[in-house]
Amino acid sequence: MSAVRVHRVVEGPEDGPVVVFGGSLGSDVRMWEPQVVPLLERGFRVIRYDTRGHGASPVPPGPYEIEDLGADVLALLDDLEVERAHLVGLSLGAMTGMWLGTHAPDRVASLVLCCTSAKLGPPRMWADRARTVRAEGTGAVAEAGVSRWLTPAYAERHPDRAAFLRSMIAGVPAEGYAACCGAIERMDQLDALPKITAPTLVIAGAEDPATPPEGHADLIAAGIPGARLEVVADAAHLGSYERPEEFTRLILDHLERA
Ligand SMILES: O=C(O)CC1=CCC(=O)O1
Repeated sequence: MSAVRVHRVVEGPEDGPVVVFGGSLGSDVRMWEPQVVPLLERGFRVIRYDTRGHGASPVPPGPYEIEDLGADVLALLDDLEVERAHLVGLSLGAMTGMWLGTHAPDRVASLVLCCTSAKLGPPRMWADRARTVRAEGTGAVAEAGVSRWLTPAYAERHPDRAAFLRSMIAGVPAEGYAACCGAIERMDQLDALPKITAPTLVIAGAEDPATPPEGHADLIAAGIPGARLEVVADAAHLGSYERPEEFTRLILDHLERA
């Protein structure tokens, strides 16, 4: 499939080092709002994009593969005349980042891989979820999605933010969400990790029920030469949103060293 022109929000100085943010399944560019101002204050050019099938990006008919999502980011970089960028991804956005790290190393200045996995099963779970979404819409998976994104304590303390994230998931087009489930179902990047040469930081949420540190972040960090692993306490799957200070500090520290 050819690349699509993804929706993007570009902020910051034209001559600043470029950081591209790619989000989770079920999210849109708003999930990165906690990170934007701190990065702009440090002089970065911040580019956020909606994954195909999400937010304001086009929704081509499925199936999608991770390589399609990677090709969309390469087209985004070409379009904006960016030769090399730091890539910060969470979950599906980081799966796309790993693919770019192995297939387009010249375009990747560094990688930050948050709350993600190089192989995320079981396949049947993804097929079942895609079927549910195609039959009933994304509203049918929004509550369960937020229960993976936030720790119960945070959701209880911030019902307004939990409701905002529920509406974010429910706003994703059903075909886009379902086709991305298929891409995750078929993805296996474990054997390719040693090919990544970009300086890489892996961040996991200690309470992440979707991609727990054990068996996911630890395998990525072990597979990528020189990668560093940080586990953030009291963070579930959408760790950058639930623990913005900790995630942003780690991200900035990595970007400024890379
Ligand atoms: O919704 C989930 O199960 C968590 C998740 C897996 C890949 C992704 O982007 O989000």
